[in-house]
Amino acid sequence: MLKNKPIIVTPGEPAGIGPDLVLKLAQITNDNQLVICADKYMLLQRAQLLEIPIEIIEYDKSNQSDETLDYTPLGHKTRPLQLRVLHIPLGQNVVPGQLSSLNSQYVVDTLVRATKGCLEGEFCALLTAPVHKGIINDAGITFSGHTELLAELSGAHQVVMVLATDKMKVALATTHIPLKEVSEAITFEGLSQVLKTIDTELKVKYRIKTPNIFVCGLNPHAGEGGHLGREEIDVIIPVIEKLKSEGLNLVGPMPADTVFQPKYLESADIFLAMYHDQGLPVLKYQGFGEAVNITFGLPFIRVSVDHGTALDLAGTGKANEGSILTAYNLIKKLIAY
Ligand SMILES: NC(=O)C1=CN([C@@H]2O[C@H](COP(=O)(O)OP(=O)(O)OC[C@H]3O[C@@H](n4cnc5c(N)ncnc54)[C@H](O)[C@@H]3O)[C@@H](O)[C@H]2O)C=CC1
Ligand SMILES: NCC(=O)COP(=O)(O)O
Repeated sequence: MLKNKPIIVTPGEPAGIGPDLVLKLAQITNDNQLVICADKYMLLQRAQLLEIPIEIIEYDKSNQSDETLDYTPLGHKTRPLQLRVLHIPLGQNVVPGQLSSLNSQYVVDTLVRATKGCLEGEFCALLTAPVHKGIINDAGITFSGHTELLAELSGAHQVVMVLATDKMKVALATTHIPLKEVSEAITFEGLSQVLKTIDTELKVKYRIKTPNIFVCGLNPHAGEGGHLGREEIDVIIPVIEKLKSEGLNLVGPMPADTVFQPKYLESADIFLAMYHDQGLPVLKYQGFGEAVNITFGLPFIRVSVDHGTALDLAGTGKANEGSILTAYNLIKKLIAY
């Protein structure tokens, strides 16, 4: 059964807090369903820095029962934490907090390997820690984010980035593109697919019978009847009308400055923001550190943290593990369905 397969975890940027959080997650949950897709020596170094005694068990796809003990720290009286690791070699030794473009290909390699395993049924879900989009591009690799890479690798027709807390969910109509390109990216076909994907995934993943989706406008006051922009009249309203006629439960376009208020929060299952910084600041203000990032529309489960690489905290032990724990708990819930 797929739900009994390993959960593959990618620590992301090795100079960031991803490795710290993955180690904390393993320590807190002690869940042998977790397999970490990363450089084993980097994990050992970070564990030593954080004073978490670990023992690496090398993950072997072909013979999982014949796991070999790779390392046992000396001098520990209590049993060290056993960590199953799918080893992917780094490009260069890591100094926490210091990015190196020599490790960018490594970061992408971990994601490609983990995704391949999810697509082939080797793993039941993917839990990702943050990557640094800038340093990957600095290495000459075109990269917008996990969401876009995973969509490409899996051939998914339409994916949607959704950030969620226990109080609210915010989906994005566009993801990692410059603000000046947003208007052009909101098309009748694209927006229709985004809304259909959200509707389907809320039914499948969250068991909501008729999802109530609040759609933000793009312009101030949702365009003020066309006086502050025409995207609502030309695209957003026609899409909403068409999909409502097909049975979707949509409200909008709502002015984005007033839609995130308690009375709408009560009835909305999700808000669709037109761009990254229209919706995410609200959600992060409400629940930073307890939110997750879940990709709708992939052929497998992928959940991530709500924050970035926090280079300032890498290796210090001060990174808050709330979001990665929430992501882990959501995966456990989703695979149990
Ligand atoms: N899922 C992903 O892979 C994501 C990656 N990023 C990447 O992260 C990089 C840095 O982004 P920033 O905008 O600086 O955001 P950031 O989230 O890394 O940091 C913003 C602030 O929040 C703090 N912070 C973040 N996570 C924390 C945690 N777990 N515990 C305590 N404090 C925490 C940081 O110390 C910093 O003060 C960017 O290159 C971006 O591409 C950003 C968001 C998500
Ligand atoms: N702000 C969310 C974010 O940037 C995460 O993107 P992704 O790497 O999960 O696509």
